[in-house]
Amino acid sequence: MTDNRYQHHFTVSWDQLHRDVRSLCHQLVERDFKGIVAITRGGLIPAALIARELDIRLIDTVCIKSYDEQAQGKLDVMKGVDHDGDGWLLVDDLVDTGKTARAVREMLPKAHFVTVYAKPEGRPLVDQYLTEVAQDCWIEFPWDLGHAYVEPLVNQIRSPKS
Ligand SMILES: O=P(O)(O)OC[C@H]1O[C@H](OP(=O)(O)OP(=O)(O)O)[C@H](O)[C@@H]1O
Ligand code: HPA
Ligand SMILES: [Mg+2]
Repeated sequence: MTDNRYQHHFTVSWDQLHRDVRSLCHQLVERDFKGIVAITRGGLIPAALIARELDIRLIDTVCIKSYDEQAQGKLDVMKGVDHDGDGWLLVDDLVDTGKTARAVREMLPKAHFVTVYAKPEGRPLVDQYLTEVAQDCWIEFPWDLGHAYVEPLVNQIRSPKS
């Protein structure tokens, strides 16, 4: 399902994501964290990469969902944690409207909250992020994409298949 709030697409490859997470880690490497809390599911992959770079073995999750493809729905919190986040690194792939971030911040007010990508509306809710993306841009993550054959241009123009 598409949403007309999003006029543009920003496609992130696995390589790009890995490079971006490593760049974010350069900003975190001097700090000590008790562990990581990943916001599922999008936060799981950056969390795993960050854990490797910062040598963190203790990883917990907050399980929360708000989107069905591009359609934002009611926030559904399936699992929280039993602490206030003091000394913990909280990780998500991105912050968009900030609805998810606001709910998780309330659960873990003392955590250090980072995302790889941030849009302007949600940006004030995180402590650190790597790359800002326009509010009307939908970020396509590599785990949602696949490779597909593309017909040569000349065939598309001269004998298009309906
Ligand atoms: O700032 P917001 O407008 O709240 O949007 C950001 C959240 O939306 C996405 O999660 P989603 O709910 O799609 O679940 P997923 O991580 O399982 O894909 C993304 O991973 C963030 O957690
Ligand atoms: O731009 C986005 N991309 C992927 N998932 C998302 N969830 C909220 N915004 C986005
Ligand atoms: Mg998410």
